Amino acid sequence: AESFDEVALAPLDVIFKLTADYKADTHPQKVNLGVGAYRDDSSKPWVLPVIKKANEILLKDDSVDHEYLPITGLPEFCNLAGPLILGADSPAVKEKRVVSVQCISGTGANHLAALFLSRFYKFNGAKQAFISDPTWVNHFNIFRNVGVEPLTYPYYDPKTIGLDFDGFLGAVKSAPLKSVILLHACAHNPTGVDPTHEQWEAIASVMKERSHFAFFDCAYQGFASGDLDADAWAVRHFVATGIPLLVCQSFAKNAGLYGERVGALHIVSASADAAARVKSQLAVLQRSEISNPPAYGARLVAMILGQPALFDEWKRDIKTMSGRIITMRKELHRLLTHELKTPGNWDHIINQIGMFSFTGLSPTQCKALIEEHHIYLTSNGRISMAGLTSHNIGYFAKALDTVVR
Ligand SMILES: Cc1ncc(COP(=O)(O)O)c(CN[C@](O)(C(=O)O)[C@@H](O)C(=O)O)c1O
Repeated sequence: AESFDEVALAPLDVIFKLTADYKADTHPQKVNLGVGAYRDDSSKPWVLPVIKKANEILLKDDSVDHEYLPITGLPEFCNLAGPLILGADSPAVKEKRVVSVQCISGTGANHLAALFLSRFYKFNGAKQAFISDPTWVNHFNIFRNVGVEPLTYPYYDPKTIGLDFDGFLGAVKSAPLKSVILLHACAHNPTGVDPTHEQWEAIASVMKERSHFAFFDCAYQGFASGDLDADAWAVRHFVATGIPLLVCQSFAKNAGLYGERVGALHIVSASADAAARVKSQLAVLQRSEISNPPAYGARLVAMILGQPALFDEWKRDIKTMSGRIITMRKELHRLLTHELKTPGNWDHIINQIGMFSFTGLSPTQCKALIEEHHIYLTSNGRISMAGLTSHNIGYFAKALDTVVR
């Protein structure tokens, strides 16, 4: 038989299918609450003013060429991206125990991290990693692709539409010693529910006790609270507690560089010597897959991180985005609670943080929103708050009220 004629038809990716369905929909009031991508109040993608400025500077700089980057990426980008999440005064950074590799955005960092662990982590038995239930849909394939079995730990309590802290902590306690545990650094996707500092401290002490490895995924630094340092609190607490860890970092959302694929992987090692050996092995893996990462986006981020005036402007732009999302949360909560008097409690809409809200809607109700109201969201009830604007939020609230009644 001809080669490949036995290849099975793969299922379409949920998030990308939703975007395609939305684009194909001709309904004048269609609303896209699917992909976690920021939109301004006119439902348009937002090129951050600071990125526009950095881009103009870059295009005028004729010392910029199109040569290969080093395998592990643009050095000034890597040297600035690490302290951004780990802290400018991070002991791990100062002691040169951090290995930073530029990756193909957050997905590339997750992949390279999972691949590295599958090759070099001393699993205590089975090659497995614990990821939250629910989590970013792509986490399952990322780990399976490298031969690490993704198991889930309880994270969400449908009764409170909040954190199932007891379930989460219990799973961390009962996981085999030295388990790899994936943690969302801030703005949990899809629930928008993050542990409190006290809860993070309890999780960290159990993870320390059981010698677990923390696999942090950070795709929304700055989006949760509007403050870069506040959103890095959990990562920095775990480093300070001496828990072995890595951080996957994405600049897709907080710098609006989605399609430029700007990200990094930071692995904290026990010593500078170990870090050098870890870096050498990451370079071998990266070389065989992408050889070296794309330069354009990394140059932009290196500029906004490295030049104080641009860094300050970037922080203002982040506050603009997180501020608009918080305004949408408050307005949606007001409409449902005070205007429409929609049955049920909607406080989670304002208690949750970051890009997403976990509405608590059932798959059937989600289906009705799509088919009858042309409002696109994932069947787990997640909505991207950035898809809401002052022009469509009334229509959405009314539609939600209709499907809930
Ligand atoms: C927790 C998490 N980690 C990593 C990524 C990867 O992001 P990137 O590779 O673009 O840097 C996302 C993006 N997730 C989505 O916002 C989402 O869940 O809608 C969307 O971009 C996606 O790829 O699914 C994410 O939510």
